Amino acid sequence: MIELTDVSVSYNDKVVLSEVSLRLTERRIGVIGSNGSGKSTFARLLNGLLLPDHGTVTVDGLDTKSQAKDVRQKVGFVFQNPDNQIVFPLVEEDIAFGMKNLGFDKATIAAKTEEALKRYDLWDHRSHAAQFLSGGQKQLLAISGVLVMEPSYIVFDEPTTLLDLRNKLTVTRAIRELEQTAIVVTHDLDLIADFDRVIVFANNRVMADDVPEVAIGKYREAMGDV
Ligand SMILES: Nc1ncnc2c1ncn2[C@@H]1O[C@H](COP(=O)(O)OP(=O)(O)OP(=O)(O)O)[C@@H](O)[C@H]1O
Repeated sequence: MIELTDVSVSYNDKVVLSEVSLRLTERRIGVIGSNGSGKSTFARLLNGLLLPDHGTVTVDGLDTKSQAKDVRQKVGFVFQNPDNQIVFPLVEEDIAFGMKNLGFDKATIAAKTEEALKRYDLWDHRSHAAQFLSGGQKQLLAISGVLVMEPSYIVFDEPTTLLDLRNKLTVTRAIRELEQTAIVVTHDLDLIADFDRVIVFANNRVMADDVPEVAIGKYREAMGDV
């Protein structure tokens, strides 16, 4: 379980999250809210990319402040723009990178690379340049690169924003089929419509936290979409 207790974050004295306490136990959790409401900030807290100014964030009891390395292994993070995540020129090199860092042996890296690339129809592209993949394929490669490290939780920051409808559907399906707990920050209300829980951020706080139908309804109402 990921747990936030009285978490506050400010950037240069500007409060972005104020006294947020949440226990994330469901398998599919959507996070929505207006621009600048603190969603990405919240996401970055979950794997210790960002540390709270006040309060604590724990992952299966591990504190993101004092046990950052263990937390990073438990919580994978998929960035909005896969270009920020893809670091090696070739597809198969890129996917192997995280596993090498974790000290996986060669045979395991090869087996897991093959499995992940086949899962997302990227196997035929394994020796191609990652930069020439389509936007959706890049996003799937970024997801694969996180999945092979076997995190227990995966945080997605706006995973479908840059995608056309076909790729959006592919990534939506990929997230739906994950065995791991997924926490998805998004403006794409279709993506989270069948999730277990949706958290809505507004004015530095959680404005609603409910099943999708109710939480999305409150969000629409707050945005004047009634
Ligand atoms: N590194 C930073 N330094 C200063 N201010 C920041 C920084 N990162 C975010 N902010 C500010 O904090 C607020 C919350 O940003 P955040 O990215 O968490 O919002 P968001 O809900 O993800 O927004 P969006 O939907 O537009 O992506 C914004 O006002 C933003 O300008």
